[in-house]
Order: sequence, then structure tokens, then C-alpha cells
Amino acid sequence: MESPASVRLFCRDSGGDASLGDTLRQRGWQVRNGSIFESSGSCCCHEHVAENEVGLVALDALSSDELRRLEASMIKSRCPWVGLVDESGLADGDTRRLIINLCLGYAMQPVDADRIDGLLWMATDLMRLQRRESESQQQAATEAGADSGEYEMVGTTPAMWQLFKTIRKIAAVDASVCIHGESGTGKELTAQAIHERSPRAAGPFHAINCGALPDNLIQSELFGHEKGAFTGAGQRKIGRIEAASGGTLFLDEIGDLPLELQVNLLRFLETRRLQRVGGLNEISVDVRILAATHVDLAKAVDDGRFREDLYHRLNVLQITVPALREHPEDIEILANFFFKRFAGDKPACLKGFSRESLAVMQQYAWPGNVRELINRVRRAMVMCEGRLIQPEDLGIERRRIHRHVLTLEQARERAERDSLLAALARNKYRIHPAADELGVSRVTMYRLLNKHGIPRSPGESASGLGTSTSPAHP
Ligand SMILES: Nc1ncnc2c1ncn2[C@@H]1O[C@H](COP(=O)(O)OP(=O)(O)OP(=O)(O)O)[C@@H](O)[C@H]1O
Repeated sequence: MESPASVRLFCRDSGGDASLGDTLRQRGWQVRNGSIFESSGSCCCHEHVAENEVGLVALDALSSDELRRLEASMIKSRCPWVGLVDESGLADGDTRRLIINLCLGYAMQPVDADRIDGLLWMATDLMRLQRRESESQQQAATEAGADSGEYEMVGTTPAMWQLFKTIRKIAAVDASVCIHGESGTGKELTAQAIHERSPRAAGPFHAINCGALPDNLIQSELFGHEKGAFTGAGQRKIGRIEAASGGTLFLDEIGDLPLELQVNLLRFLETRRLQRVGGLNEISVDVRILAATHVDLAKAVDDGRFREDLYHRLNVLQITVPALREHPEDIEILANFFFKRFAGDKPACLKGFSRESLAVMQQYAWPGNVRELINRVRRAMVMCEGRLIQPEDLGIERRRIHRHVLTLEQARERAERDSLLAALARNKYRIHPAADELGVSRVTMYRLLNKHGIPRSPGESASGLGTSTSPAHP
């Protein structure tokens, strides 16, 4: 059995409750006293309670305003709380709500030693469980290659693991990249991640959506213009390509770039020199171009909407970001990630997702991918009135859940593919141990990988996983 943890006992005065302190110490608890309010009148309990402590707070004789300040401080703390209250406290609505929303339990004054001991044990166990859970989440994220920082990408499935590996490989070289993927899958985030890990990381990262600007503006937006170049050009303007000098330029929706501008972009990619609109001089610019598209660029080339020479220039390396429905096992970890990210806006009593809402999210088709997931989680965090988010808070109607009925043959194929991917992930893509684990010969393993289009190593063309780095021009 584990030893009792530390308890931080907050009373109105710093003197604490000497007899309660003695009682708890006799039962093995380490007790430290704290006062709820500083001499300035502010309440900073959250700053005084350590990560491995349980907070025990005496809620007697506090005014509404004091309770409000105490509540704000308790919300900011990470420890579990137990309340101490007397009959008059329980008769007060504000005190009751604070206990319901923020405390794991409460004990009546005068304190019954067994009851408070039991509550503190419950809080300690929960605190240790929470620590274990966050350590295991951190470990899973590290193993999956997710990084911390502004551009954190989350995912623990083979599909995302493959994406992270591809990002690192692509970051190490300086060629142009074409990022494919449906809307909202994380193409821009992928571009930012490539930039952050590249030797250009100290330089600027600029993004421009080629589909969002009117045709007459996009030329000067990309290449800049000189003063007086056209009506309204009152000042010289540096274009996005030039502004990204020394860094990376991300061209989103490249398929929407008008044909005449495709010529200019191609010329720039070939010469690495550009001319501002209305300018006479050519300027050298050192920038890496990453482009993204949600349309099939090869088809756009066939249809005459995209220049083939530019397509090959941009498509030196390719990376495909998988649609969310292709890695549904990541939905829970992503939902929890965004829940934590927006935790500052949530009601204090909201603790997370119900099992049913997680199941509904797994079955939903996510046409808007991760962006839609973010919006639905934020909405649910506002709409939810209970402790756990329910399916209706997410606004996903059950009739919109697409259950794909599989034939037995399809179900077998899917199970076979999932088992292969999982064994490869567990064995870090070492084929022989993965084959041993699955109980098949190496020859059979290679045959099955070919059958399902699964790459033999993470760097290989991986249509089956949705990511690839195969050069278009070997
Ligand atoms: N794996 C992930 N982990 C964490 N956040 C993610 C992940 N994938 C996407 N996001 C977030 O989802 C949102 C949409 O991502 P992003 O803008 O990169 O998508 P996109 O594919 O470029 O979209 P569009 O095609 O509409 O331009 C962003 O807020 C991004 O940070």
C-alpha cells in the first residue's frame, strides 16, 4: 500500500486548525497550513499547493465575494480538493455550488477522523491515477513523434507515426514539396512542422491562400510591386515570396493559382529571381516553397488547368496528410488534446467526454476533418451542462453517422491490414520480429504487405498509409 501524501490545509487564518492538523498527522499525513487570503486580501491558494498535494479547504464564514475569489483560485490549481463545511455553510447556495463543482467530497465540522481520512485517501488515489495517466499520455505522444510547441501535432496511429517520420525526412532537405490532403486535415500544420524542423527554422514562415485572393491582387501579393506600378499602388510593397526570404513560403490551394501566374511562379522556381510588379530589376530570393492542394493536381494537369512543368517543379517531394476517418483511433487523443487546449473557457464542473460521445465521434465520418473536430469540441464545451460531454453536446445527429456495413470478406481484409500495421508499429517497422509476432513466415509477411500496399519501411512510397516521399524526378 502506498504512503499517505501531503495535505495542504487552508483556513481563513494562517494559524490553521491545530487539532485537525494533529489528528491528520497521527494518521500519517504530512500537513502544511495555509491561509485562504493573503494580507492584501487576494486569494492565491493555487500558488501554494504543490503538484503532489491534496487541498483541504475550510469553507466556513466566507462571503459570496470571498467564495468567488476562492473558486477562481481553485480552478487554476491542479490538485484535487476536499471541503470542510458546517451546517450554515451547507445552507448557503454559493458554498454548495463550489463544493459540487470543485471538490471531490466534503466533511462536516466538527470533523470525524475516519471520514476525513477516507476522503483524503480517495483524493490521493485519484491524484496518483491522474499523474499516471498524464505520464502515459506524454509517453504515447513522444513515441508517436508528436512534438511540443506552438505547432504541436497529435497522433499515435501508424498513419500519423508515418506522417511524423516523413515530415522529419522532408525537413532535412531543401526541395519543393507538395502537400496533399482533404480540407482541414492539417496541411498547413504539416508545412509549419516541416519549416520548424528544417535548417530554415530561424527564418520566416509565410502562408498565402492562392484561392482566397482576387486574380488582380495575387500577382502583387506574391511578387510585390513598386510605387506607382498601377492605380492605387501608392507605396512600394514587398511580396510574400520576398518577405519569406531565408525561410519558407507555404502556398495553400496552389491548384487555384491563375494560369498566367503559374508561369511567373515557374520562372521564379527555375531562376530563384523575381521582379516586383512595375519594377525593372531582378531580385534574388532564397526561399523554400511548400505547396498544398485538396484537388487532384495530376488531373488538373490533364484538364489543362495546371501547368505540367510547374507541377513537376513543385512535386519534387510529396506528402499526404490522412483524412481523420482514416485514423479514427486518434480521435479520442485529439479530442482530449483540444479539450485541454480550451480548458480555460470551460465550466469548472466539466471533466471530459462520456464513453458514448467518444463512441459517436469514432463512428462519425468527419467531412471537415480535424478542423471540424476542433469546432465540435469547443461547441460541446460551451453547451454541456453536466460533468461529461454527451453526443448531443457535440451536435452530431445520429442519422449523420455513416455506419459502413462490411461484407465478411471486407471485414477480414480490414482486420488483416490493421493487424499488419499494428505489428509493424509495435516492432518499429522491423519486418522479421513483426512476422514472428503474427505467426507468419517472412515470405508470407512480404506477400501480405504487397497485397495491402503497406510500405516495408516508413520512408518508402506508402499509398496504403497515406504518406509518401517518393521523388517525382528521381
Ligand atoms: N494532428 C493534429 N494535431 C493537432 N492539431 C491539428 C492536427 N491536424 C490538424 N490540426 C489543427 O486543425 C486545424 C486545421 O488544420 P490546417 O489549417 O493545417 O488544415 P488544412 O488541411 O491546411 O486546411 P485547409 O485545406 O482548409 O487549408 C488547425 O487548427 C490545426 O492546428
